[in-house]
Amino acid sequence: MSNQLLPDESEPSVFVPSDFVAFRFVGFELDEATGIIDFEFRMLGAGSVAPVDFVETVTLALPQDGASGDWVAVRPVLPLLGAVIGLSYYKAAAPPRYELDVDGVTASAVAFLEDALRHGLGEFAYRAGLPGLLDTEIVPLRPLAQRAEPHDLGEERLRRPLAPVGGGKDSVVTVESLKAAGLEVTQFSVNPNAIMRRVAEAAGVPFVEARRTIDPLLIALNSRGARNGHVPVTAMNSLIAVAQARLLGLGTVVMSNENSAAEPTLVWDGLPVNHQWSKSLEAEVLLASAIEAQTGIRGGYFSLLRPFTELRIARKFAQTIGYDHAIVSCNRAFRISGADPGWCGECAKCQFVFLAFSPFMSRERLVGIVGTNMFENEALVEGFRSLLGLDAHKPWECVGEEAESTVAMSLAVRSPEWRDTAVVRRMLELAPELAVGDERMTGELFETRPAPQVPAVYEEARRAFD
Ligand SMILES: CC(=O)N[C@H]1[C@@H](OP(=O)(O)OP(=O)(O)OC[C@H]2O[C@@H](n3ccc(=O)[nH]c3=O)[C@H](O)[C@@H]2O)O[C@H](CO)[C@@H](O)[C@@H]1O[C@H](C)C(=O)N[C@@H](C)C(=O)N[C@@H](CCC(=O)O)C(=O)O
Ligand SMILES: Nc1ncnc2c1ncn2[C@@H]1O[C@H](COP(=O)(O)OP(=O)(O)OP(=O)(O)O)[C@@H](O)[C@H]1O
Repeated sequence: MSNQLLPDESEPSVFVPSDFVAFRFVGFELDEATGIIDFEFRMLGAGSVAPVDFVETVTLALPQDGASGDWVAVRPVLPLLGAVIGLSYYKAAAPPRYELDVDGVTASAVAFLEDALRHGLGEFAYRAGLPGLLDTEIVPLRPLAQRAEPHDLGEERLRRPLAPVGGGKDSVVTVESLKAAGLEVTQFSVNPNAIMRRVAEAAGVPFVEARRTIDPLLIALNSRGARNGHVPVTAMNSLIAVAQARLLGLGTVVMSNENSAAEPTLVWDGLPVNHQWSKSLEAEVLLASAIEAQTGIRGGYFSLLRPFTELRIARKFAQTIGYDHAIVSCNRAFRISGADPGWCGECAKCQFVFLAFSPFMSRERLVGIVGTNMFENEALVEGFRSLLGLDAHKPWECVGEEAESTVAMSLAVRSPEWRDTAVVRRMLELAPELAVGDERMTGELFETRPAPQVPAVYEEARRAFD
């Protein structure tokens, strides 16, 4: 164990979640000269149990020309950003109260936090067996702020979007569509690794990097009894992107969240539980509304890929040139430790992306991207079964709709490129109806689905899609 992980005397050597009665977002400190923002949180114990304090640091990129950046525009984003990144620390004990002890929080921000907790931590609650978490009370300790006066970004800023880059296929498609519409795109990542930098370089447009540092105490407490599980990380990255765009005087934050992200992983006592909740349309609408209430900016946040399924995005990616060597969609490659640098070729996300690309790529190209022919690995049959919904529920991963996997597998079954592979042959044995295909279902997956209206310049970028 490194010295860094040795417990400090003020840190609990054992962490007992039931000892804690409330979690509090205590405040934030901002250093405009360095771009560093410290968000402070406190877990409050019952009776004589000592509180546990956490600090998460977010470092925004300063303007390259030496100017100080528009911190006045950033400030209203920070109470909402802090409340949402606080969920990582809240989950350590998941107490029944989440208190907000900061100024500048609007009712819309509280509403977003309520949903981010109930749905964004839904997977965590389900897997930890904590139905009570879903009734956690959000308690603002200070008077709520008025909504900011609404205003548009203006044509000039709309033409200078900030596009977050995740290292996979989706954000590539967004960046290429924005470029095709003649927009001046700036790419952006939080804690970029070598993959994200490589993808950004392949795009050939500017790239801005922000950092977030999880309090090492949280990681240490994970092995001392703290609860752990999935968090709505896209909402966190989205709000860091909004703060970054405001600081640099850029326009809309244009995400790459697909329509398919809305499909729940399962239903728990009537409540949909979705691993990808913070990528869903519901989350986008609520977050855009909270951002507008905090900052006044209309149209400051949306997803360009909202009308499209994963299959349609995969087809679009297949039309790009120059990214095959760069992208990695496997989530294991994005651990904070950075231990896994490429496609693992075995997890549910790799399986889904391999399947989604297979109708649109030659065997040589797809194996070149992923590094292995996953359809020849019989150990993966069970995984493909669950993607198609032939199991209890689809995996806890960022995978497309069961209908998309079914259509892609049905196309593979009928394709000379893939039909002779071990997995595809076995899938046909398990589900003989795959040999027929469902034209209506296939057609529907390539249709443009309803999505919130976006400014005309972005409608043009969406049209660049086909
Ligand atoms: C890379 C990954 O999938 N991580 C998930 C994994 O965490 P793991 O322990 O294997 O490694 P780290 O990611 O390095 O995290 C170390 C610990 O840090 C804590 N933590 C991390 C980030 C954060 O925002 N809050 C945190 O509290 C946590 O205690 C970690 O154990 O398993 C975790 C538990 O289930 C997941 O929470 C980790 O997921 C990351 C937050 C993550 O970045 N995941 C994305 C790749 C992801 O799932 N993206 C989804 C979007 C889902 C959404 O609704 O936003 C997607 O691509 O669709
Ligand atoms: N580290 C990050 N910093 C900023 N934005 C991110 C980061 N990771 C993911 N995102 C953004 O979050 C959204 C969801 O990420 P997701 O992983 O689905 O996309 P992707 O990496 O582009 O594609 P793929 O689905 O192939 O992995 C995208 O808009 C993506 O750009």
